[in-house]
Amino acid sequence: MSDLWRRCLERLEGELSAEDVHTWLMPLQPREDPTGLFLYAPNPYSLDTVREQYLVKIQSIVEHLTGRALPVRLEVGSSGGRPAPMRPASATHASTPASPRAPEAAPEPPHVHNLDPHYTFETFVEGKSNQLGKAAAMQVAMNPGRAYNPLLLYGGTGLGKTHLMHAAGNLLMQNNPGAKVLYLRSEQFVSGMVKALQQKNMDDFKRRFRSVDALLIDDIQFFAGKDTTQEEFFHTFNALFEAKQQIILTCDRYPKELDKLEPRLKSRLGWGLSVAIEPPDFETRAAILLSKAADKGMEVSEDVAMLLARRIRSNVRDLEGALNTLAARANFYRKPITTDFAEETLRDLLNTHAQAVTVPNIQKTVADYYQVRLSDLLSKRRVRSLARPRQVAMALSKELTEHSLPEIGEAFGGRDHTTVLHACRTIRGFCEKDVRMRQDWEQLIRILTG
Ligand SMILES: Nc1ncnc2c1ncn2[C@@H]1O[C@H](COP(=O)(O)OP(=O)(O)OP(=O)(O)O)[C@@H](O)[C@H]1O
Repeated sequence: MSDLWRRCLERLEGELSAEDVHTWLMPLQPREDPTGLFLYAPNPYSLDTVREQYLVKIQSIVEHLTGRALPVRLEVGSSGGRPAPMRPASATHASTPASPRAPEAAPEPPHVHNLDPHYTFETFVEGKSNQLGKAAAMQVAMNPGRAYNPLLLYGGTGLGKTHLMHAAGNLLMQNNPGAKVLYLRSEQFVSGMVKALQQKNMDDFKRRFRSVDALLIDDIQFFAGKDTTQEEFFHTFNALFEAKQQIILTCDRYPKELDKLEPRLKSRLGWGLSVAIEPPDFETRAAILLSKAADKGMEVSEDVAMLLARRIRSNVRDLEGALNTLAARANFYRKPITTDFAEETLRDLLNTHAQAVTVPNIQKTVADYYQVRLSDLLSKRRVRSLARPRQVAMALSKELTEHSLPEIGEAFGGRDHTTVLHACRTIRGFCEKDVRMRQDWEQLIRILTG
């Protein structure tokens, strides 16, 4: 170690807590030459922290020790080509060492992150419906604990929330190979806690979750109504948040709308950024299909992709399921995947999707959802309590069926096509600025296509 840095560390030990020195300063690798003292941080996160919190102090100690203004430079990397660990094993929560140079603790068992390496940003197809979510997840991966904390992705099933969450975890680890990232489904958190309570080793449980650099929990709607879990998660959340460790969560709806979730937890969830992941539009569905097909080494033409994208609107998981079926059958019969082959092979599936989404079905579903009479929805009455559901039903008919504007107008008591167009624009505008409206819209799409 550079002698200058060793002496500098001794001074810092006298001025800072041993934990700070151990966590942030010991992992820096020094290199000294006549032009300055270079300190290599193991990752950008660590570099930012050192720059923000300790650089001024380090600089002044170096000046004091050398008697001149020797520049201190921070960079990510390592002085001898050996990557430094992100931080010493469990430094944040391990008992504080008496001296930073105390003998190393026994090695911890290898950390299991549970990330799926296939779920990356490269394999995620971006569209209007998920643009914001993807950008936020990338930001978080590049800037953990700092960009948005927590990041919460919410929306219907099979729309790519889990994929984005893994992609963020994978990128975070790619940038910080020593980072402790932990992904798990909320059920695993609950069952882990039940086991820990049974076996009376809650301390281990707490340590496991509070010692990570990034905690990713999928489908937190599962916490609803589970009071002890919520209590424990609340404290885990606080510990991670205070230590600026990243939290990423997913939920099947806007969490403020979750019943049986403690208000203080709901409020915490709103501290960072919540982003809705919406069902993909036609073009994105087709692009996802082509991308998945390419990943699987399948030859699928644009025509086939468009056929499936047009007929299967529910979610990406269903699209993928259809593609897998096609692949298996084509392989079995040794046939190329043409549109005829796809129509034939997926006839039942496509019919099921088509049947669910007819204009009368939409009208009835919307009437039930808003608790208005179907006859009122189709009537000429213009009171607001009817006009808005009617516009929603028209917009859904445009979104989910192949009918033209005049045909939809006709189905709504002989209205003009411009009325339908106006309804579509109005509802789209509402969805962009009104959370409640967006949730209604997504919920209805889920009911109709689920
Ligand atoms: N935009 C996308 N690009 C590529 N693949 C996608 C996209 N959106 C979803 N998928 C794929 O669809 C499948 C389902 O996605 P995922 O499991 O992430 O959904 P989810 O929103 O987490 O659903 P759930 O709430 O049911 O857990 C995955 O295989 C995922 O890779």
